[in-house]
Amino acid sequence: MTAHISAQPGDIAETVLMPGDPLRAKWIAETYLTDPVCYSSVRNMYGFTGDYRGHRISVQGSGMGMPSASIYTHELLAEYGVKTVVRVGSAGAITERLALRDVVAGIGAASDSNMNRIRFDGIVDYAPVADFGLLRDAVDVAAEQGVTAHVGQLLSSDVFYTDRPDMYQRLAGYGVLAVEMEAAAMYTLAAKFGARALALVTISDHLVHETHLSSEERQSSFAEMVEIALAAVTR
Ligand SMILES: O=P(O)(O)O[C@H]1O[C@H](CO)[C@@H](O)[C@H]1O
Ligand SMILES: O=c1cc[nH]c(=O)[nH]1
Repeated sequence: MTAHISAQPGDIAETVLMPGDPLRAKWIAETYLTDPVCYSSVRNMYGFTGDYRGHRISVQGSGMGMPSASIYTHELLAEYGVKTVVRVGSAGAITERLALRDVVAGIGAASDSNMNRIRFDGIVDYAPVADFGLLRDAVDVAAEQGVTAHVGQLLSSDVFYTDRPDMYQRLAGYGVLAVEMEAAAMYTLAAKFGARALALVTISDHLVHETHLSSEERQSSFAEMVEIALAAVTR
């Protein structure tokens, strides 16, 4: 047991899908896993382990933002022997190149967070990146499923309601596709612990068009992204 996860050693699979929303974790476990077992509900941040087509898979909510996601990612990697984490999140599109419900695979994650500035003493701007093999598998299985996985940079932000929409425009001009709140921390921790990480996100908000999905859709409708994640980690 850790401070935030009540699982016993061995309860969690080596591969973990990580949505921010714990109720999305429950939906994924109940929709895709055979015989899912809830190994932790500490703080209602659900974690489940079950079987997906002969592979043992866990799904763990990360909460919103890098401090919360870092706690769960750290405990999974440092204490439970997890080797692969795949974020299955929602995100806001900052470019006309994307539409609502598009799936984006984050090749890297820029950030406005201070976490890595603290980690590297403000001397180095660390570049958090996805695991290349996992990214390639996700893009390939998406194509096999008839879905385009857009590959590009994410912005992992500490802010959901921004006062600086002009910064989104500037970042879009430098190839950043969408804003979310966890990928940079997960990529950094995976590198620290020698694990593999990938952030897949579904566009739930189009910040250029000002269109949005409902909270129910964010919780229980991201089938394309989840199926890409499951196929990639079981390939
Ligand atoms: O839908 P999830 O996975 O939580 O991801 C996005 O949604 C939350 C904000 O609504 C943040 O956690 C952001 O990264
Ligand atoms: O961080 C996020 C996540 C979803 N939608 C947004 O606009 N921002």
